[in-house]
Amino acid sequence: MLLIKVGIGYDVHALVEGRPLILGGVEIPYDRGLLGHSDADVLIHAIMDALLGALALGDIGAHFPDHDPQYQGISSITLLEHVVRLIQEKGYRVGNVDSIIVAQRPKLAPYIMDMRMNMAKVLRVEESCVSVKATTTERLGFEGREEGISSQAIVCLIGFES
Ligand SMILES: Nc1ccn([C@@H]2O[C@H](COP(=O)(O)O)[C@@H](O)[C@H]2O)c(=O)n1
Ligand SMILES: C[C@@]1(CO)OP(=O)(O)OP(=O)(O)OC[C@H]1O
Repeated sequence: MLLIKVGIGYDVHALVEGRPLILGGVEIPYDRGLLGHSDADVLIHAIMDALLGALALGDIGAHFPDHDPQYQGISSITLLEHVVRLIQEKGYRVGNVDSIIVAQRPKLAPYIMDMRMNMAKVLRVEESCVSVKATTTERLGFEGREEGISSQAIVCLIGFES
């Protein structure tokens, strides 16, 4: 029997000086970056929460506690590899991912393809199965004031049960 599961994810990180801006595993030239225990890749965090949520496996904080020194400064691509392994162990593979980054600045369009390629490799799917979009909030709210960046993701997992 073919099984379909869906999950959603949402994350926010504050924009601060003195940190690199990493989104979808791509380092984006900018005068500020996201604050976090890991590399604070808010896009990958939303996607990981969606993947875990689809199988009711909790959230990233439960799997990678933000007080555990082993995750300090860790690349979120490494964390995503772990989550994908977990999903495969449960008998599922990724069908597709759709996501959005909410950022007033910088302009992200030039980096979207690289983000999709990075994540598709780890998710073990074609790039056409990984969508990343960007929007401003027309200067409204915390993203609009450039205090932080948020991201939302939805995923579909495909599993087989005999
Ligand atoms: N940080 C961002 C935000 C948006 N974009 C691109 O610009 C388009 C227009 O954005 P609106 O918020 O005015 O709708 C959007 O569709 C994205 O393609 C971007 O590259 N980087
Ligand atoms: C990713 C983890 C890893 O310790 O830390 P942060 O980079 O602070 O990110 P957050 O979105 O707060 O999720 C918690 C943690 O799992």
